[in-house]
Amino acid sequence: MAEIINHPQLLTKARQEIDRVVGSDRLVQESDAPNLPYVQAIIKETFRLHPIIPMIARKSTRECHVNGYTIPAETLLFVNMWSIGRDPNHFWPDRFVRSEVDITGQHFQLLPFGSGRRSCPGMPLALRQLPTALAAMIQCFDWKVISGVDGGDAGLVSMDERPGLTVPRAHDLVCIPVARLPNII
Ligand code: HEM
Repeated sequence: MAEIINHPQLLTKARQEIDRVVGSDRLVQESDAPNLPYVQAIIKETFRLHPIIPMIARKSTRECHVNGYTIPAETLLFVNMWSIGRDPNHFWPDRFVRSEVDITGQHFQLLPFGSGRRSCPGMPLALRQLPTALAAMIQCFDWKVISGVDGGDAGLVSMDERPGLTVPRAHDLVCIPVARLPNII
């Protein structure tokens, strides 16, 4: 939400998609998700730049060799997903619109739910819920920024992060939802 509030042209593009697929007489629902590729691309781009869990941890059970490095047995390893997702570091969901990159753990450049047998068991639930929740917020409301409340510049919300297990925002996202579809809310 914060990224698309700061990039109104992306919000407009997602809203045009939702208005085209869903219309303005009913609320977006789970079954609409496969028909909302741009909303899905926003979610992927958010996972890339703002992974909820920034580091994936593993322990080597035996010595192994990767790219000329020797990793001894019993070594705690951290895969820094936050850092991998920072190049390039500008928010541009279109990069995922026709991309084959998937987020279920097969493509190692984007692992928001980890990978392998210890990957996130909540992934199917999250991937069902997220597109509908995000699309409903875009479909039903305009989002008005209150300048200066969260440390952001005029008209923008701050994107500062603070350290933590889940990369929390440094400032709460504070904005005013303005209803835009009186027929359904
Ligand atoms: C957007 C939502 C979510 C994201 C991005 C996320 C991400 C992750 C990541 C990166 C891991 C570590 C995976 C690994 O080490 O390979 C993980 C583990 C886990 N997640 Fe999630 N998660 C999400 C939602 C959920 C939900 C909704 C649930 C439960 C209903 C859940 C339950 C768990 C559990 C139990 C583990 C530990 C699995 C294990 O160690 O075997 N997660 N999650």
